[in-house]
Amino acid sequence: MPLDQVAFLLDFDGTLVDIAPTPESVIVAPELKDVLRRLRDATGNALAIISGRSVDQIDAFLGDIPFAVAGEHGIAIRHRPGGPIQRAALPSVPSEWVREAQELVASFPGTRLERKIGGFVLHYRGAPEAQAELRRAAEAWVKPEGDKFHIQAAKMAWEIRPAGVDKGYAVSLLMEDAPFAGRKPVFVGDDVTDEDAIKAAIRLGGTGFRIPIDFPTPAVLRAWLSSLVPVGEKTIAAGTEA
Ligand SMILES: O=P(O)(O)OC[C@H]1O[C@H](O[C@H]2O[C@H](CO)[C@@H](O)[C@H](O)[C@H]2O)[C@H](O)[C@@H](O)[C@@H]1O
Repeated sequence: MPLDQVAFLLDFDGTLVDIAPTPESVIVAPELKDVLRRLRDATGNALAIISGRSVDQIDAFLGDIPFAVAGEHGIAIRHRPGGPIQRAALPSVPSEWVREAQELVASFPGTRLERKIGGFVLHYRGAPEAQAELRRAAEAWVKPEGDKFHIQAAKMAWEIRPAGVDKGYAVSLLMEDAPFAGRKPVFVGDDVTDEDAIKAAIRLGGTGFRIPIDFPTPAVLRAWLSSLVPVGEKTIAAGTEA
């Protein structure tokens, strides 16, 4: 794979890092930052993270390594290091839903609420028996609003977020500009939310991989990425386009 012709757009949870009991307990494998740094250098900066997490959370885990970051499933995008975070003009979920969600998780020990700017996640990894009840609550909020909000199926979680933007949108938008434009996008993800990004990457002439179909685990993916950029390999000057 000629690295001067591709752009890497990578999901975070379950793809670059293993799934952990809670969002905060994720461990960034010691070699991951080094591999991503080498990949960014070797591709002339064409490396982005496309996550359901906020841009700030990705920054906290990976610092300034990715050139671009799309957070909240594409709702928030920072196109370049130090650039502004552009937010899609979408409504936030009503505050009474958040209050009700707080009461709901309080009544199911082991569940938890993760707040995002536009919405929130109901996590049930610590209480799998709550899955159906949390789904019912999410539907009771979202369905009467028509197509304004979306229930995103996630790993042991339901995310309630504004509709209208997805990871496919993020891939398409990033691929319009340098250093991504003109390259073949390679997207790797592991979850339902990543399917839109895979479709977009293929539509744009690139490819999409999914864990565990194409790579059994994040560790195998990390090893593959590392093999593409052996230590000491000549790199392309930052900003160079294909
Ligand atoms: O798009 P991603 O980068 O894959 O992010 C998707 C969601 O990941 C996080 O939740 C998931 O991972 C947690 C840590 O491994 C796990 O505890 C949880 O059960 C998973 O659903 C994150 O908390 C969400 O905000 C992201 O949307």
